[in-house]
Amino acid sequence: MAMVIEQAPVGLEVEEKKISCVGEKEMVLDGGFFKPETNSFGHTFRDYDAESERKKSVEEFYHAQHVHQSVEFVKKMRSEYGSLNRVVMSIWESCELLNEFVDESDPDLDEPQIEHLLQTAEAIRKDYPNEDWLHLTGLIHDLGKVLLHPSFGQLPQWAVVGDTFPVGCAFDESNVHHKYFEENPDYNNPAYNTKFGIYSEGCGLDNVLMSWGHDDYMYLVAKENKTTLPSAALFIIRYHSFYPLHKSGAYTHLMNKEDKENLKWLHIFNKYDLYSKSKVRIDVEKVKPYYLSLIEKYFPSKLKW
Ligand SMILES: O[C@H]1[C@H](O)[C@@H](O)[C@H](O)[C@@H](O)[C@H]1O
Ligand SMILES: [Fe+2]
Ligand SMILES: [Fe+2]
Repeated sequence: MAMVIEQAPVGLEVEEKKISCVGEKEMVLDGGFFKPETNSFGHTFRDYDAESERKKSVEEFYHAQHVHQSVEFVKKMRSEYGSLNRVVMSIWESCELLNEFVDESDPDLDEPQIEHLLQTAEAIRKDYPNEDWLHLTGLIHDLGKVLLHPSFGQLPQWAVVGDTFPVGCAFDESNVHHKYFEENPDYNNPAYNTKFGIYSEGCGLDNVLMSWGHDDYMYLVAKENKTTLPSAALFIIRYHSFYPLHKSGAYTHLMNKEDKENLKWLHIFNKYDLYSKSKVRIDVEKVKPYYLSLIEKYFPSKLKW
């Protein structure tokens, strides 16, 4: 099914993309969504070099992240957190837990995280009213940031947020602040510093160790608690911070066929994740009943975290 996109107002960008969706129908995506030109600070989005009040702290964040995220660290975290034996709580409770945190890696946002979750979900809902799974994906995609909370071991920001990348193979140049990888213990390890490293062509992202953070953690939580969300939703949650792949097209040699299908949805999702960041507050109480009904549809009432 093709849809005609009405003429866009001058100066605004409309992308027209035809892709098949989970129910196998075809539709034109992204019509009607207008990208704002600048973030709340008046800069273009994801500009890590722009002089702004957040530039220095964001760069320091990436320095620490690139130094510490190694194969050994990732393996340790995956096994420690994979047992999900820390907390039992509902999805909504975890949204509330995020209230107090501001993401130090983010040059575009200094609002508490719950605002960002609702802004993302509501922006998707406006453009894709029938894809309720994608609304819920918007709401939960960053919930893994609960790792910052004391009841989750209060991990440092570099172990929770920021863009992600594979470990165990060479760090691609498209990673932001790439130079700091030189201080990573894997940087000079010949087993890990070639294009493929420990992986092989088309091995599938599921077999790739990603830097540890909120993406992989929330993926584990959703999967182990047996969500009924479609695989595209799990893929979005797991790789939404993998900008080197979905923005720069790096590391595609590690993808398999299913990854390529799911990537189409991630491209759509990313626009809402990134460009809905603003100072416009959402009335939480007003939208809460809708999201509670989606949570009930796709998740058990209490989850293991
Ligand atoms: O600063 C942001 C933020 O931490 C997001 O939650 C993450 O998904 C992005 O990839 C990252 O760059
Ligand atoms: Fe995120
Ligand atoms: Fe996000």
